[in-house]
Amino acid sequence: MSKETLEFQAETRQLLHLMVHSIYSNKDIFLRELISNASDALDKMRLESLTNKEIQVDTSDLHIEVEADKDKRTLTIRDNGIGMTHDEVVSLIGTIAKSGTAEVLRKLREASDAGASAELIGQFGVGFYSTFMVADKVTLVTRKAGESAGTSWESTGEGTYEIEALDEAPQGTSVTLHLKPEDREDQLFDYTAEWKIREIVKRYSDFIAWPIRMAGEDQPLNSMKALWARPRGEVTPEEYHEFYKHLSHDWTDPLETIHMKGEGTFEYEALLFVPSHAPFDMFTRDGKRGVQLYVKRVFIMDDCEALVPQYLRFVKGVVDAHDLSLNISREILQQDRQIQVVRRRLAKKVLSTLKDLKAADAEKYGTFWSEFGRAVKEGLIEDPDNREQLLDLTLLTSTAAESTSLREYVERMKDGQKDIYYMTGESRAMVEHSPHLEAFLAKGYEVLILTDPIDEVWVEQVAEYDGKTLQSAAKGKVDLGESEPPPSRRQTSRSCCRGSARSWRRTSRRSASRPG
Ligand SMILES: Nc1ncnc2c1ncn2[C@@H]1O[C@H](COP(=O)(O)OP(=O)(O)OP(=O)(O)O)[C@@H](O)[C@H]1O
Repeated sequence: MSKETLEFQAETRQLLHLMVHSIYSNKDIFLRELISNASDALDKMRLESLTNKEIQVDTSDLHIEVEADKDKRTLTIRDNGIGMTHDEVVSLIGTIAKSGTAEVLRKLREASDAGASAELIGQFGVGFYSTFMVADKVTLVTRKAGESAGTSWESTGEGTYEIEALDEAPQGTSVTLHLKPEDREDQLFDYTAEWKIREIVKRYSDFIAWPIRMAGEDQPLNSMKALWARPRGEVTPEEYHEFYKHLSHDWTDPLETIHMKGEGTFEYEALLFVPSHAPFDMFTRDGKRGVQLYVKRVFIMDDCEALVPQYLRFVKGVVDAHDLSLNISREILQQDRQIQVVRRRLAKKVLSTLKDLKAADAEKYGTFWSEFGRAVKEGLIEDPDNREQLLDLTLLTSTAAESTSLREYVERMKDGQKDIYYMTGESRAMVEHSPHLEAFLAKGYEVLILTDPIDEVWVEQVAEYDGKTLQSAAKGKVDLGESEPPPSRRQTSRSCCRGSARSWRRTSRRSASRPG
């Protein structure tokens, strides 16, 4: 096959433009992204060699190599991992498969200053493309394990890339950055300096499980210690944060870190993170869910759904289970009783951590709730075992408070008030204009205002809190010591609620039916 020039997908082009014109001040992170990709490729290589007896690959020295050429001003990151086929290079490197890309781009266009755009791009995480912050040309050469031909890919990040089949190439992937000339004089951006490379690797990639070496040197730059296997007291917050970023491709620190160990018949270590913002695809069908599964330090799979309930899909992390087969399939994991026990324990631990956060730092908890509250409400429906805990985590608005917990509502209840009153609707304004509300306000009762489509569904299932019935202010017989509002008005308010419940059910059905 001869050399072909292909165009980047439109969305990729726009993101690349942002990278080339570097809006992100911390350029060093490009190296973290490349090392992260190389490390994933080595994980996949090891798993393949352990589970596929056909494959003939020397895996005795899986590693990452960094080579700097001061004169040519290039930096190369090499791995002997799984590599990519020609088609994989086109689909993985030429396109951004992330759902929510269009949304990020729209927000980026609206963002008024560079700081806001940098923040957004950091949340989105652009992996490989971050190389264009420091390079004006990037060359990638790769050969997939088990294949004889290789592929080279080259681009200046300006709209097109060249791709070419190679008769020969070393197995694995190398990425060469042709560093921007304008950074030549700036020591801060001298990515050909060994001290600089050492510093970045130490800071961002120390825990990578594979040796990262400077070309021609034997001694790895990183300590290679799996973070989750180290005693909690020995790991610094910075180390946890860098590990989270490696894992999630998020550029911002996590909100909470949970490091735990399960002992007894089924041993495991878990290192989980609650991110500080919701992923863009949290409510879409192809949104990812689950944590990484390792078996005694060997990476087995990404997005292991069996380990976290659907409503906690925003939790990121690693679970290293000691007694599982390396060949374990997703289907078997779903049914495994031990895994179900681990999943329950992890869910409980996440919920108790959130409870502690709520008690300790209302502001931080408020951030959590505004990002993930909608997902947590799904738990009220999905996870009856933890319902009490989940109800205590729930924040709602009411006629008396912008944000209130059910506990606080109960504490404010008037003498003689037996039930918790709520009203659902499409918006606060709609609920406030409801004639039903007037009677409650006139009596001095506080009414919860529920405007999330999902609220319609959970209030019906939950039925009570702290022994008090959740009672709709618009439905049924509420004894306020006077006659009920006329039926025609009641009708109006009900129909406004039904639409929203239907729309939530539609979305949730869609996400539940996502393939494999
Ligand atoms: N060194 C490598 N070896 C093998 N495959 C690679 C390598 N680098 C990248 N890839 C493939 O290209 C894909 C895209 O990489 P990129 O860094 O853009 O995104 P990502 O690693 O999936 O991160 P994100 O979650 O931010 O999208 C990777 O998921 C991987 O499949």
